[in-house]
Amino acid sequence: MTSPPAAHTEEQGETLLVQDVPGRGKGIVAVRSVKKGEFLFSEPPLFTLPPSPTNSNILGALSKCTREQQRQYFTLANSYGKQLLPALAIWETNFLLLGNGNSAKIIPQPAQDLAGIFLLASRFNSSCTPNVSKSWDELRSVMVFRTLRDIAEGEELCFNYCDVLETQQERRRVLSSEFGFDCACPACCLQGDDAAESDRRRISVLRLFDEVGRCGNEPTLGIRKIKLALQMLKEESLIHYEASFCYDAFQFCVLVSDFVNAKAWIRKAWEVSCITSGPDSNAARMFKVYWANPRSHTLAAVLPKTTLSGPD
Ligand SMILES: C[S@@+](CC[C@H](N)C(=O)[O-])C[C@H]1O[C@@H](n2cnc3c(N)ncnc32)[C@H](O)[C@@H]1O
Repeated sequence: MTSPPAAHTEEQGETLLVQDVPGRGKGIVAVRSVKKGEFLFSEPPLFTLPPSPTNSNILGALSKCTREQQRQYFTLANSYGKQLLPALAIWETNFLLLGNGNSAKIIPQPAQDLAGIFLLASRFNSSCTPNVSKSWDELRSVMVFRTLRDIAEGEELCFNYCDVLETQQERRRVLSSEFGFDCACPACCLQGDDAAESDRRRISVLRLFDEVGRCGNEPTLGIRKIKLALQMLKEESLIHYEASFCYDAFQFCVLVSDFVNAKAWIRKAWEVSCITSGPDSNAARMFKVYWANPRSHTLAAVLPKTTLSGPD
Protein backbone atom coordinates (compact mmCIF):
# COMPACT_ATOMS: atom_id res chain seq x y z
CA MET A 1 0.00 0.00 0.00
CA THR A 2 1.22 3.48 -0.76
CA SER A 3 1.29 6.03 2.06
CA PRO A 4 -1.53 8.60 2.03
CA PRO A 5 -0.76 11.61 -0.19
CA ALA A 6 -0.63 14.70 1.95
CA ALA A 7 -1.13 18.31 1.05
CA HIS A 8 2.06 20.26 1.60
CA THR A 9 1.07 23.15 3.85
CA GLU A 10 3.71 23.42 6.53
CA GLU A 11 5.40 26.48 5.01
CA GLN A 12 2.22 28.39 5.71
CA GLY A 13 1.51 27.15 9.22
CA GLU A 14 -2.17 27.50 10.05
CA THR A 15 -3.59 29.15 6.92
CA LEU A 16 -6.64 27.14 5.92
CA LEU A 17 -9.60 25.41 7.43
CA VAL A 18 -12.20 23.17 5.82
CA GLN A 19 -15.57 24.21 7.20
CA ASP A 20 -19.25 24.42 6.33
CA VAL A 21 -20.09 27.33 4.06
CA PRO A 22 -23.76 28.35 3.90
CA GLY A 23 -25.41 27.06 0.72
CA ARG A 24 -22.28 25.37 -0.65
CA GLY A 25 -21.57 22.41 1.62
CA LYS A 26 -18.00 22.46 2.84
CA GLY A 27 -15.44 24.99 1.66
CA ILE A 28 -11.90 26.17 2.39
CA VAL A 29 -11.57 29.33 4.47
CA ALA A 30 -8.47 31.41 5.30
CA VAL A 31 -7.78 31.50 9.04
CA ARG A 32 -5.37 34.43 8.66
CA SER A 33 -4.93 37.22 6.14
CA VAL A 34 -2.93 36.06 3.11
CA LYS A 35 -1.01 38.19 0.63
CA LYS A 36 -1.59 38.11 -3.13
CA GLY A 37 0.61 35.52 -4.87
CA GLU A 38 1.26 33.49 -1.71
CA PHE A 39 1.71 29.75 -1.97
CA LEU A 40 -1.17 28.06 -0.14
CA PHE A 41 -0.37 24.37 -0.55
CA SER A 42 0.54 21.72 -3.06
CA GLU A 43 -1.09 18.32 -3.19
CA PRO A 44 -0.37 15.09 -5.06
CA PRO A 45 -3.37 13.34 -6.61
CA LEU A 46 -4.85 10.38 -4.76
CA PHE A 47 -5.03 8.76 -8.20
CA THR A 48 -5.19 9.86 -11.82
CA LEU A 49 -7.26 8.59 -14.74
CA PRO A 50 -8.26 9.84 -18.20
CA PRO A 51 -11.00 12.47 -17.72
CA SER A 52 -14.01 10.26 -18.57
CA PRO A 53 -13.45 6.99 -16.69
CA THR A 54 -16.03 4.30 -16.04
CA ASN A 55 -17.17 3.40 -12.54
CA SER A 56 -15.01 0.28 -12.69
CA ASN A 57 -11.93 2.30 -13.74
CA ILE A 58 -12.43 4.34 -10.58
CA LEU A 59 -12.98 1.31 -8.37
CA GLY A 60 -9.81 -0.18 -9.86
CA ALA A 61 -7.83 2.94 -8.96
CA LEU A 62 -9.37 3.02 -5.47
CA SER A 63 -8.43 -0.63 -4.88
CA LYS A 64 -4.76 0.48 -4.91
CA CYS A 65 -5.42 3.09 -2.18
CA THR A 66 -5.34 2.48 1.55
CA ARG A 67 -8.59 1.91 3.45
CA GLU A 68 -8.30 5.35 4.99
CA GLN A 69 -7.90 6.93 1.56
CA GLN A 70 -10.92 4.99 0.29
CA ARG A 71 -12.92 6.16 3.29
CA GLN A 72 -11.93 9.78 2.65
CA TYR A 73 -12.81 9.45 -1.04
CA PHE A 74 -16.35 8.40 -0.15
CA THR A 75 -16.78 11.43 2.15
CA LEU A 76 -16.24 13.85 -0.78
CA ALA A 77 -19.16 15.81 -2.22
CA ASN A 78 -21.56 14.13 -4.65
CA SER A 79 -23.61 16.47 -6.84
CA TYR A 80 -25.22 13.67 -8.82
CA GLY A 81 -27.12 11.88 -6.06
CA LYS A 82 -28.36 8.52 -7.32
CA GLN A 83 -28.12 9.43 -11.03
CA LEU A 84 -24.63 7.87 -11.07
CA LEU A 85 -23.00 5.08 -9.12
CA PRO A 86 -21.33 6.55 -5.99
CA ALA A 87 -17.66 6.22 -7.05
CA LEU A 88 -18.39 7.76 -10.45
CA ALA A 89 -20.61 10.50 -9.01
CA ILE A 90 -17.83 11.53 -6.61
CA TRP A 91 -15.28 11.50 -9.42
CA GLU A 92 -17.50 13.69 -11.60
CA THR A 93 -18.06 16.15 -8.74
CA ASN A 94 -14.42 16.47 -7.72
CA PHE A 95 -11.91 15.60 -10.46
CA LEU A 96 -9.41 18.24 -11.60
CA LEU A 97 -7.65 18.24 -14.94
CA LEU A 98 -3.89 18.01 -14.56
CA GLY A 99 -3.15 21.23 -16.30
CA ASN A 100 -2.92 24.90 -15.73
CA GLY A 101 -6.55 25.83 -16.14
CA ASN A 102 -6.38 29.51 -15.53
CA SER A 103 -3.18 31.17 -16.60
CA ALA A 104 -2.01 32.42 -19.95
CA LYS A 105 -2.39 29.77 -22.62
CA ILE A 106 1.15 30.26 -23.83
CA ILE A 107 2.89 27.11 -22.73
CA PRO A 108 1.53 23.74 -23.86
CA GLN A 109 0.09 21.69 -21.01
CA PRO A 110 1.19 18.10 -21.66
CA ALA A 111 -0.78 16.54 -18.82
CA GLN A 112 -4.23 17.90 -19.79
CA ASP A 113 -5.33 14.45 -20.95
CA LEU A 114 -5.25 13.20 -17.36
CA ALA A 115 -7.43 14.12 -14.41
CA GLY A 116 -7.01 13.43 -10.72
CA ILE A 117 -8.67 13.43 -7.33
CA PHE A 118 -7.16 15.69 -4.64
CA LEU A 119 -8.58 15.04 -1.19
CA LEU A 120 -7.99 18.50 0.28
CA ALA A 121 -8.41 20.57 -2.91
CA SER A 122 -11.76 18.84 -3.50
CA ARG A 123 -13.09 21.13 -0.79
CA PHE A 124 -12.48 24.28 -2.85
CA ASN A 125 -15.79 25.70 -4.05
CA SER A 126 -16.08 27.56 -7.34
CA SER A 127 -16.12 31.30 -7.87
CA CYS A 128 -16.30 33.11 -11.19
CA THR A 129 -14.24 35.87 -9.56
CA PRO A 130 -11.71 33.47 -8.04
CA ASN A 131 -9.13 34.37 -5.41
CA VAL A 132 -7.09 31.17 -5.86
CA SER A 133 -5.20 29.80 -8.84
CA LYS A 134 -4.33 26.18 -9.43
CA SER A 135 -1.46 25.01 -11.56
CA TRP A 136 -0.15 21.55 -12.22
CA ASP A 137 3.56 21.12 -11.43
CA GLU A 138 4.63 18.55 -13.99
CA LEU A 139 8.06 17.98 -12.41
CA ARG A 140 6.82 17.32 -8.89
CA SER A 141 3.45 15.84 -9.96
CA VAL A 142 1.50 18.05 -7.57
CA MET A 143 -1.26 20.61 -7.98
CA VAL A 144 -0.15 23.97 -6.59
CA PHE A 145 -2.58 26.51 -5.15
CA ARG A 146 -1.77 30.23 -4.75
CA THR A 147 -3.71 33.35 -3.91
CA LEU A 148 -4.67 35.69 -6.74
CA ARG A 149 -5.30 38.68 -4.49
CA ASP A 150 -4.98 39.75 -0.87
CA ILE A 151 -7.28 37.61 1.28
CA ALA A 152 -8.85 38.66 4.56
CA GLU A 153 -9.02 36.36 7.56
CA GLY A 154 -12.27 34.36 7.36
CA GLU A 155 -12.66 34.80 3.57
CA GLU A 156 -13.54 31.71 1.56
CA LEU A 157 -10.88 30.55 -0.92
CA CYS A 158 -12.21 29.54 -4.33
CA PHE A 159 -10.95 28.85 -7.82
CA ASN A 160 -13.06 28.83 -10.96
CA TYR A 161 -14.50 25.58 -12.30
CA CYS A 162 -15.55 27.10 -15.65
CA ASP A 163 -14.34 29.74 -18.09
CA VAL A 164 -14.67 33.11 -16.38
CA LEU A 165 -14.84 34.97 -19.71
CA GLU A 166 -18.40 33.79 -20.38
CA THR A 167 -21.64 35.54 -19.51
CA GLN A 168 -23.38 34.82 -16.24
CA GLN A 169 -26.10 32.86 -18.04
CA GLU A 170 -23.58 30.70 -19.90
CA ARG A 171 -21.46 30.07 -16.79
CA ARG A 172 -24.53 29.07 -14.83
CA ARG A 173 -25.62 26.77 -17.67
CA VAL A 174 -22.20 25.05 -17.80
CA LEU A 175 -21.94 24.70 -14.02
CA SER A 176 -25.42 23.24 -13.86
CA SER A 177 -25.14 20.85 -16.83
CA GLU A 178 -21.49 19.79 -16.47
CA PHE A 179 -20.93 20.13 -12.72
CA GLY A 180 -24.44 19.54 -11.40
CA PHE A 181 -24.99 22.65 -9.25
CA ASP A 182 -26.48 26.13 -9.34
CA CYS A 183 -23.61 28.56 -8.89
CA ALA A 184 -24.03 30.88 -5.92
CA CYS A 185 -20.75 32.79 -6.33
CA PRO A 186 -20.82 36.61 -6.05
CA ALA A 187 -20.43 37.12 -9.83
CA CYS A 188 -23.29 34.71 -10.60
CA CYS A 189 -25.49 36.39 -7.98
CA LEU A 190 -25.17 39.85 -9.58
CA GLN A 191 -28.47 41.15 -10.88
CA GLY A 192 -29.81 43.80 -13.27
CA ASP A 193 -27.34 46.45 -14.47
CA ASP A 194 -24.48 45.01 -12.41
CA ALA A 195 -24.87 41.61 -14.09
CA ALA A 196 -25.12 43.23 -17.55
CA GLU A 197 -22.01 45.34 -16.94
CA SER A 198 -20.02 42.32 -15.74
CA ASP A 199 -21.15 40.31 -18.81
CA ARG A 200 -20.19 43.17 -21.12
CA ARG A 201 -16.67 43.37 -19.69
CA ARG A 202 -16.03 39.63 -19.75
CA ILE A 203 -17.29 39.21 -23.32
CA SER A 204 -15.28 42.25 -24.42
CA VAL A 205 -12.09 40.72 -23.00
CA LEU A 206 -12.79 37.51 -24.91
CA ARG A 207 -13.38 39.48 -28.13
CA LEU A 208 -10.22 41.52 -27.54
CA PHE A 209 -8.17 38.30 -27.26
CA ASP A 210 -9.21 37.51 -30.80
CA GLU A 211 -8.79 41.05 -32.10
CA VAL A 212 -5.31 41.45 -30.59
CA GLY A 213 -4.26 38.28 -32.40
CA ARG A 214 -5.26 39.91 -35.70
CA CYS A 215 -3.21 43.08 -35.13
CA GLY A 216 0.09 41.61 -36.32
CA ASN A 217 0.66 44.50 -38.75
CA GLU A 218 -0.87 47.16 -36.51
CA PRO A 219 1.12 47.13 -33.26
CA THR A 220 -0.20 50.52 -32.08
CA LEU A 221 -3.78 49.33 -32.37
CA GLY A 222 -2.80 46.03 -30.74
CA ILE A 223 -1.36 47.81 -27.69
CA ARG A 224 -4.47 50.01 -27.41
CA LYS A 225 -6.70 46.93 -27.36
CA ILE A 226 -4.46 45.23 -24.80
CA LYS A 227 -4.72 48.23 -22.46
CA LEU A 228 -8.50 48.16 -22.82
CA ALA A 229 -8.59 44.44 -22.00
CA LEU A 230 -6.32 44.91 -18.97
CA GLN A 231 -8.56 47.71 -17.69
CA MET A 232 -11.65 45.50 -17.97
CA LEU A 233 -9.90 42.55 -16.30
CA LYS A 234 -8.99 44.87 -13.44
CA GLU A 235 -12.57 46.10 -13.12
CA GLU A 236 -13.72 42.48 -12.94
CA SER A 237 -10.99 41.61 -10.40
CA LEU A 238 -9.75 38.91 -12.77
CA ILE A 239 -6.00 38.55 -12.86
CA HIS A 240 -6.44 35.60 -15.22
CA TYR A 241 -5.18 36.25 -18.73
CA GLU A 242 -3.24 39.38 -17.74
CA ALA A 243 0.07 37.65 -18.39
CA SER A 244 -1.12 36.53 -21.81
CA PHE A 245 -2.08 40.09 -22.84
CA CYS A 246 1.21 41.45 -21.46
CA TYR A 247 3.11 38.85 -23.47
CA ASP A 248 1.21 39.93 -26.60
CA ALA A 249 2.15 43.55 -25.87
CA PHE A 250 5.78 42.48 -25.46
CA GLN A 251 5.64 40.82 -28.88
CA PHE A 252 4.22 43.98 -30.52
CA CYS A 253 7.09 45.97 -29.00
CA VAL A 254 9.84 43.58 -30.11
CA LEU A 255 8.32 43.48 -33.60
CA VAL A 256 9.12 47.21 -33.96
CA SER A 257 12.40 47.12 -31.95
CA ASP A 258 10.92 49.10 -29.03
CA PHE A 259 12.98 47.15 -26.51
CA VAL A 260 12.44 49.59 -23.62
CA ASN A 261 8.68 49.08 -23.61
CA ALA A 262 9.14 45.40 -24.48
CA LYS A 263 11.07 44.98 -21.22
CA ALA A 264 8.36 46.77 -19.24
CA TRP A 265 5.65 44.51 -20.68
CA ILE A 266 7.54 41.25 -20.23
CA ARG A 267 8.43 42.24 -16.67
CA LYS A 268 4.71 42.69 -15.96
CA ALA A 269 3.94 39.32 -17.62
CA TRP A 270 6.59 37.73 -15.38
CA GLU A 271 5.18 39.39 -12.24
CA VAL A 272 1.64 38.20 -13.01
CA SER A 273 2.72 34.67 -13.89
CA CYS A 274 4.63 34.47 -10.58
CA ILE A 275 1.30 35.20 -8.86
CA THR A 276 -0.88 32.88 -10.94
CA SER A 277 1.54 29.99 -11.52
CA GLY A 278 4.58 30.62 -9.34
CA PRO A 279 8.14 31.74 -10.16
CA ASP A 280 9.16 28.21 -11.14
CA SER A 281 6.41 27.81 -13.72
CA ASN A 282 7.34 27.38 -17.38
CA ALA A 283 5.62 30.67 -18.25
CA ALA A 284 7.44 32.66 -15.54
CA ARG A 285 10.77 31.17 -16.57
CA MET A 286 10.20 31.97 -20.24
CA PHE A 287 9.21 35.56 -19.43
CA LYS A 288 12.32 35.99 -17.29
CA VAL A 289 14.54 34.92 -20.19
CA TYR A 290 12.91 37.49 -22.51
CA TRP A 291 13.09 40.14 -19.80
CA ALA A 292 16.87 39.63 -19.64
CA ASN A 293 17.20 39.66 -23.42
CA PRO A 294 14.15 40.85 -25.41
CA ARG A 295 16.20 40.83 -28.60
CA SER A 296 16.37 37.03 -28.44
CA HIS A 297 12.68 36.78 -29.39
CA THR A 298 12.12 35.43 -32.92
CA LEU A 299 9.87 38.41 -33.80
CA ALA A 300 12.54 41.00 -32.95
CA ALA A 301 12.87 43.80 -35.55
CA VAL A 302 10.51 42.20 -38.10
CA LEU A 303 8.64 45.52 -38.69
CA PRO A 304 10.04 49.05 -39.18
CA LYS A 305 11.34 50.62 -35.99
CA THR A 306 8.91 52.72 -33.95
CA THR A 307 8.09 53.51 -30.32
CA LEU A 308 4.92 52.12 -28.74
CA SER A 309 3.96 52.44 -25.07
CA GLY A 310 4.46 50.45 -21.91
CA PRO A 311 2.00 49.31 -19.24
CA ASP A 312 -0.06 52.10 -17.54
C1 LIG B 1 -15.53 19.89 -5.51
S1 LIG B 1 -16.89 20.09 -4.49
C2 LIG B 1 -16.46 21.48 -3.53
C3 LIG B 1 -16.59 21.20 -2.05
C4 LIG B 1 -17.96 20.87 -1.60
N1 LIG B 1 -18.72 22.07 -1.29
C5 LIG B 1 -17.95 19.94 -0.41
O1 LIG B 1 -18.82 20.08 0.46
O2 LIG B 1 -17.09 19.07 -0.35
C6 LIG B 1 -18.05 20.70 -5.65
C7 LIG B 1 -19.43 20.90 -5.10
O3 LIG B 1 -19.50 21.99 -4.18
C8 LIG B 1 -20.66 22.78 -4.42
N2 LIG B 1 -20.26 24.10 -4.96
C9 LIG B 1 -19.03 24.44 -5.39
N3 LIG B 1 -19.01 25.72 -5.79
C10 LIG B 1 -20.25 26.19 -5.62
C11 LIG B 1 -20.85 27.45 -5.92
N4 LIG B 1 -20.18 28.46 -6.44
N5 LIG B 1 -22.17 27.58 -5.66
C12 LIG B 1 -22.90 26.57 -5.14
N6 LIG B 1 -22.38 25.35 -4.86
C13 LIG B 1 -21.07 25.16 -5.09
C14 LIG B 1 -21.49 22.04 -5.45
O4 LIG B 1 -22.37 21.19 -4.77
C15 LIG B 1 -20.43 21.25 -6.18
O5 LIG B 1 -20.94 20.11 -6.80
